[in-house]
Amino acid sequence: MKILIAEDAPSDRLLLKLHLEKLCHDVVEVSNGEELVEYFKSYGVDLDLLVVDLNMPYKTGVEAVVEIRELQGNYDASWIPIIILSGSDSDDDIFRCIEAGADDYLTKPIQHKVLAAKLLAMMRLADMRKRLVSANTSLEALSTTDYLTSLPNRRAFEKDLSAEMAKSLRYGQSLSVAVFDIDHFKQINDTYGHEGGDVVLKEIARRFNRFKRAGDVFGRIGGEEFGLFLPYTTAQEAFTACERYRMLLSEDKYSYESQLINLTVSVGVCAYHNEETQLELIKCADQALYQAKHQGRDRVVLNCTG
Ligand SMILES: Nc1nc2c(ncn2[C@@H]2O[C@H](COP(=O)(O)OP(=O)(O)OP(=O)(O)O)[C@@H](O)[C@H]2O)c(=O)[nH]1
Repeated sequence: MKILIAEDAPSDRLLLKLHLEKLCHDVVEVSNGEELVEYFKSYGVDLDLLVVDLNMPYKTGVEAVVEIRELQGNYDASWIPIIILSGSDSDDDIFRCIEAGADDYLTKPIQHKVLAAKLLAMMRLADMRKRLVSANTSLEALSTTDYLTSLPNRRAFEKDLSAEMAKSLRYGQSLSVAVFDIDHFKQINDTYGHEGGDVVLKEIARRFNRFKRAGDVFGRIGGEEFGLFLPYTTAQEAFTACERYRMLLSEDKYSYESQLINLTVSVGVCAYHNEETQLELIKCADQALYQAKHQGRDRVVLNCTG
């Protein structure tokens, strides 16, 4: 482990350092509470454990621990265990330190065997914490990603669009939204089976992602429906971009089980006018999509009334 010792007494610090190095740990040292917090701010992510003296100049161990725990936040991946060292074995001191955010308390003079045992426990704690954070990150990714296409799912798409609408409102930048619907998808399912339909959905998502302009965000918002928002893009520019997506899809036929499938999409586009709700904005693009289907499919329609 990489361990930071915060101890103002040079002899205690040296003894502790030698002992930890004997146990094959990497040791860095600071000599007061202020330095401890500063070191943690700059290099905290590289550390595995803090061993902190209770009584130190500038900031006590407790004050430093409180600051460090505040910096980390509750679910921050940079969380690491903290052991407090003190000459006092008063119940009040022990309680105060643990309450402040320390995980263990050792009285001086330090019994080396006891310290080694505590280090083992702290390693276990840090390891469990890391695994929990990593599991949470995976769960978060799963809950925002469409399992079939790996695009953002409807929930994530709407969340990201909300943030983009807020930015557009605040900075007066243009923003447009489009809804893409695959044409005659039922026929594809009927011909190639549901599995074949799934493969086609994946292929379309892959192509959209490949053609995608930086900043544009695609999401799968329904069975065979994709949403797209285009930041910094006016209605006319969004129309042109969607026309490009449409053509790139239809011009390159897709081969599935040695048969060429003609893939086309109908698209409805609408610009955000900084007054409508997200529901109204998507409805505006949906109305244009309806017209695109009505006019014969494989086309982009811009809703100018939105
Ligand atoms: N394979 C597959 N099919 C899906 C999925 N989600 C929805 N569908 C199918 O998509 C088809 C959509 O059919 P319709 O709404 O009739 O539309 P369409 O055949 O594309 O016709 P138009 O939109 O009018 O061009 C339905 O048959 C759904 O079962 C999916 O995840 N996988």
